Amino acid sequence: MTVLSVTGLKVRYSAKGPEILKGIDFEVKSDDFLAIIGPSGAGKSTLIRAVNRLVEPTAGEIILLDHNVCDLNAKQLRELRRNVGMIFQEFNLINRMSVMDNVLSGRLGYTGNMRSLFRMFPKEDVDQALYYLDRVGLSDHINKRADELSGGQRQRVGIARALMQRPKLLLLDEPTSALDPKISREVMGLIRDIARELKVPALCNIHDVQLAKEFCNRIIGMQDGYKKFDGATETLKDSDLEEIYAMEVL
Ligand SMILES: Nc1ncnc2c1ncn2[C@@H]1O[C@H](COP(=O)(O)OP(=O)(O)OP(=O)(O)O)[C@@H](O)[C@H]1O
Repeated sequence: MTVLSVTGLKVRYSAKGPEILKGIDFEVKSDDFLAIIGPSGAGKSTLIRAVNRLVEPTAGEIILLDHNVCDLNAKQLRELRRNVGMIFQEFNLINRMSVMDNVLSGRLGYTGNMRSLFRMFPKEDVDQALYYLDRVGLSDHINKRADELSGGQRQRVGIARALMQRPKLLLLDEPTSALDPKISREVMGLIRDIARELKVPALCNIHDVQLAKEFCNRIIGMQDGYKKFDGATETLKDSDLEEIYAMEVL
């Protein structure tokens, strides 16, 4: 099943600025863990963010969960975004809040105004948060402040928070680039395993080709706003990588 279908996607950050995405087509299927690789400045992060219009496309069509994203009004877009869990490079946690509250904040888009004002969450949300915190290995840290955790632990909070949305798609923007290689592997493995368990597809911008090859079933290679490769991971050849990274000054 196709969860996301993107056609002819173009992005410019300003009317007179350069075109950053120059007509990108791709699809995400329900069992994909899809990596977007490419040199710095290729437009990987812009692509991830354009999917749910954190960055406004200038042309093209995005069909996400059967909705035409570019046609949605603000309210419809908010509703659609609830279905998309985002995990960021810099974790985006609230440092002074506890691990538990950071995870519960993933439900804020669903909780009524008064409830969210007083941070009152239904018992089922609390139970779910405890379940995901256990799943990501943080049961012993639920009452700590977020800023007391290591980078890897902080990203695990980010994962649990994204899962609280009961997402139908995960968008991961460089989820491991703030982490050392060993922790990066653990975090990628955890995301892959959970995505499989929950049957949630994931689209992941990642600059580390080795990690992409190790954990993702499909790879899109980008260069200078164009898609240069799109295929199963095992079909990515060294010559494809040379083409994708051709402009990189090493
Ligand atoms: N908010 C913005 N306003 C203007 N230009 C931007 C903005 N964000 C990104 N860009 C430009 O768009 C281009 C692509 O950036 P993007 O972050 O999408 O690339 P990337 O492939 O993710 O790179 P990296 O691996 O270095 O993060 C770059 O030239 C960047 O300077």
